[in-house]
Amino acid sequence: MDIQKFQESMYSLIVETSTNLPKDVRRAVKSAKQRENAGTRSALSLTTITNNITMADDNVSPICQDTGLPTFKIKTPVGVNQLEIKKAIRNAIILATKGGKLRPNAVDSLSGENSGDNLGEGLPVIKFDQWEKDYIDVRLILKGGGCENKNIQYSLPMELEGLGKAGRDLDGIRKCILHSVYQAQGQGCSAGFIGVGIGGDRSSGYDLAKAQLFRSNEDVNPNEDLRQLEDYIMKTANELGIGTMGFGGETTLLGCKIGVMHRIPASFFVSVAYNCWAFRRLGVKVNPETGEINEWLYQEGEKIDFALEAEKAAKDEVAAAAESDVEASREITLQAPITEEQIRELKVGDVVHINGRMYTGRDAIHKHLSENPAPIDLDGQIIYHCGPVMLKDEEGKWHVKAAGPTTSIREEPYQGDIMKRFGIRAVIGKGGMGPKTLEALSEHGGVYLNAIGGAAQYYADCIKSVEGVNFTEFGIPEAMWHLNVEGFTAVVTMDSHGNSLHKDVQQSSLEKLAQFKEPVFK
Ligand SMILES: O=C(O)C[C@H](O)C(=O)O
Ligand code: SF4
Repeated sequence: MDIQKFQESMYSLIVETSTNLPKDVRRAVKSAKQRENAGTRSALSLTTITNNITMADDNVSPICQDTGLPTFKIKTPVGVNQLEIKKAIRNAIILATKGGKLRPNAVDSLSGENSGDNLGEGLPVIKFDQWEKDYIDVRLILKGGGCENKNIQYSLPMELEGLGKAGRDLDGIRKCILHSVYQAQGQGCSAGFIGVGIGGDRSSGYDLAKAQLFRSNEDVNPNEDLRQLEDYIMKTANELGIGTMGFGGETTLLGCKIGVMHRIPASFFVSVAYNCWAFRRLGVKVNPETGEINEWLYQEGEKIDFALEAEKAAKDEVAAAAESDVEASREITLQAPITEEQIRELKVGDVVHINGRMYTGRDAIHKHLSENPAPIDLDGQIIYHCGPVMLKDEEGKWHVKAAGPTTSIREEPYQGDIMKRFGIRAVIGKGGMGPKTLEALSEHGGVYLNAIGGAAQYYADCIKSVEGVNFTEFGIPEAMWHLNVEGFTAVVTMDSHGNSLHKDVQQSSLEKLAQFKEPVFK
């Protein structure tokens, strides 16, 4: 095989997967948008999402800054050298990382050191199979960490919150899957896609669940029971009212694919792999002699161009919003340093536009600040839970290539204390935070702002300059970047008066979940 050509093919596959959302996923996002009422938070969030998809197309830049854990599934004809393929993929990964198409995401689990090139022990994941066909089939999924953290595995029989007993039968499986969507709330950047694996053991069950994510979102399950279950879950999960980013709304789930395998008598696992709306998976058929791509997979049907859609919809949306009974949100502009008085003015539902300075800080920084002084004065400042994709130019200046929010709940143990200790007035992230932070927001005068998860191009565009950085030793995503922004828009979802949209949506979705307690499948 021409291995240089094969490496180029793998590079194209990586770049396309990271920057260009597949057709079936675009169609699912479009239909979600059509279901939401104009003017609601969910509809506005979906507009940001579809604008972001277009920007990623235009900039050939990552749709989401978290380019995930690259997982390749490869089928080769007998006789193809798999070692050569592995090497070519690793080289392509290095190049894609250098070019800002992938974020350096490989972290030493013990030392915390980022390898900087996406290679590491066990990374990227490359799984091989042989087959009788005469071409190489390579599929790639870039699944981010926020949605990966919302995967869940059930061991039947068990008792489920809201749904009661789940037994070792189709109806017990039904309950597990519904519960999996409920427990994800908005934290995996809903609306999501789920792959479900029934049976196996703990590891093969999850493998089966993830394999479902390689099915086209529009295929029909050949197993009649599972076909019915998939349809039921799609309909019912969308009645939970979790909505885009967990803001409430009509669409919570964009796809559900279920697979089954045998199990051993004592075990009955239902494993669910949750994927965010930024569902980046593609595939190619490669000629084993030339190394060239013969065909791209997942290319059936219409490709939605959201730029055209936006033009068509703009007028209708304005008219519909004017007519709709949805109350327009208050819009407020903030610039740090922010006073306690300004913060106490803010209420859940307000839309905030930020100009001026913000500082990124995620997992490593929160732990560090909980034990050490801050490297800069954070009094009145804004912390952005974000691990961006950054590139340095020849003059040594940093540029932001992608910069959406990360899941905030991981900082729950630290956030309140850090805000109080350093005088931080606002944190921006996604998915919301818990009771400890909510209490600290009241006590101290702070606010939680929810940005749209995955909208990494949209937010990168709001960042006008990078003014400094601390803690580069934590790696690019974990460093504290000093950003100057203009028109950075987010929604107040937790305020200083004890209100939390996340708490409310969790409560109301649990009540809705409980309505599906009665058996459906015999
Ligand atoms: O690591 C990130 O940037 C985001 C992550 O995918 C998340 O959803 O929290
Ligand atoms: S930030 Fe959201 S969209 Fe991006 S990888 Fe994480 S879960 Fe997916």
